[in-house]
Parts: sequence; structure tokens; C-alpha cells
Amino acid sequence: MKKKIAIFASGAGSNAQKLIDYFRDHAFARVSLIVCNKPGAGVTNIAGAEGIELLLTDRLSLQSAEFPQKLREKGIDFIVLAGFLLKIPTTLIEAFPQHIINIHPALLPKYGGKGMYGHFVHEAVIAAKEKESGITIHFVDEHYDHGATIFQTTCLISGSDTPESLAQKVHFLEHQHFAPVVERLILKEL
Ligand SMILES: Nc1nc2c(c(=O)[nH]1)N[C@@H](CN(C=O)c1ccc(C(=O)N[C@@H](CCC(=O)O)C(=O)O)cc1)CN2
Ligand SMILES: NCC(=O)N[C@@H]1O[C@H](COP(=O)([O-])[O-])[C@@H](O)[C@H]1O
Repeated sequence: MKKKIAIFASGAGSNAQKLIDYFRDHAFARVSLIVCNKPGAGVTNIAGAEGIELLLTDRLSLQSAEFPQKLREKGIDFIVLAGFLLKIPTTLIEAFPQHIINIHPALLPKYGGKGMYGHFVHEAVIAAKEKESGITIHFVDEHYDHGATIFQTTCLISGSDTPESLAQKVHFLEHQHFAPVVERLILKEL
């Protein structure tokens, strides 16, 4: 039986699309659910185009005692956060211990925590005149961007880089590395 991946996303969904493409016809895993808290977000259109079940949620529903059971009933094995902007509650973390991972568009522990998402991250990195940035893939714990690091890789920042050009460099790294890292985690438990 293939492992079932649920992608949690709130935005455009470029990482979700890369994960879906990577695990299409994959030997031992597939993306079977997309969870989103923003009706109309780009990722909801990807769910429709790909014929993948979409579960719309909100802060209250996510925190309900029923939510983890809902995912279990759908046979979800792994939860992958790809630009999801709500805090994952301990109820869900305890229901999926070491099976919830997140990608952050910077080199944690710097530039993480509440308020550090999307363009806010790249603006802070550029404002600090950092010489490099990158991505961090980590397990999710009850705090933002605090769980154990699984993978990190970097990109150089030039003097002419803007938050927008840095975002493009970081997206390139995300699209290259996220799916293979997810695959290696799943492979470990087969
Ligand atoms: N328990 C955890 N939940 C989540 C984590 C995590 O590490 N532990 N990672 C985030 C993703 N993320 C950074 O990688 C992140 C997302 C959002 C925020 C944030 O400040 N959100 C705002 C609300 C934004 C909105 O609703 O538009 C807030 O909490 O006020 C910080 C970091 C996903 N969940
Ligand atoms: N702190 C969380 C955070 O900032 N996540 C970031 O949101 C973007 C989502 O892009 P996408 O919707 O195109 O995949 C990605 O760059 C991801 O690292």
C-alpha cells in the first residue's frame, strides 16, 4: 500500500505542484490530500487540476479534536507543510509524531518564528545584508520553525539582489530538494 502524503499549503502552491509531479506514479508514495486555509488560493486550483481531494480548513477547525481523526480516516501517513501559514496544534503533532515536516525559506534558526513567512523572510535577509540564504526542511514541533533540522542548503546573495530575486533563488532550491527529502524520509520507514 502506497504511503499517503497530505500537503498543507496557503498560497500559490509551486512547492505543492513539484511534490505532486515527483510522486506521480511513484512506487511507494502519493499525494492524496491538499489542506488549505485560504479559499481561492492558487493551491486550490492545483488540487482541482490534479484531481486531488481538497480539504478547506481554518484556525478553529485545525485545532479541533476531530481534525487528526479526519486525516487518519483518509489514511494519511505524512503531513508536508509547503507554505502553510497557520500554527499546527499539538493535537495534530501528537497524532503524527515525527511525521509532519515543514520547509522554511531561510537558514534557521535565523529569520524564523512568528511573522517570518513568504516575502517577510527575504526582506529581512536582504535588509540584514546577508551574504547567503537558503532553505531549511525540519520536523514540526509546537513552536514555529523550531523542530529538528532534516536538511539545509544555501544560495549566495549578490549586492544587486532584491527580496524578489532572492525569493526566486530560494524557490529554485525548494523545487530541487523538497521532494527528494520527503522521499528519503518515507523510504526510511518502509
Ligand atoms: N507548530 C508549527 N506550526 C507551523 C510551523 C512550525 O514550525 N510549527 N511552520 C509554519 C510555517 N512557517 C514557517 O516556516 C510559518 C508560517 C506562518 C507564520 C506566521 O507568523 N503566521 C501568522 C498568520 C499568517 C496568516 O494567517 O496569514 C501568525 O501566526 O500570526 C510563521 C511561520 C506552519 N505551521
Ligand atoms: N515560513 C513559511 C514560509 O514562508 N514558507 C514559504 O512559503 C512559500 C510558499 O510558496 P508556494 O506556495 O509557491 O509553494 C515557500 O517559499 C515556502 O518556503
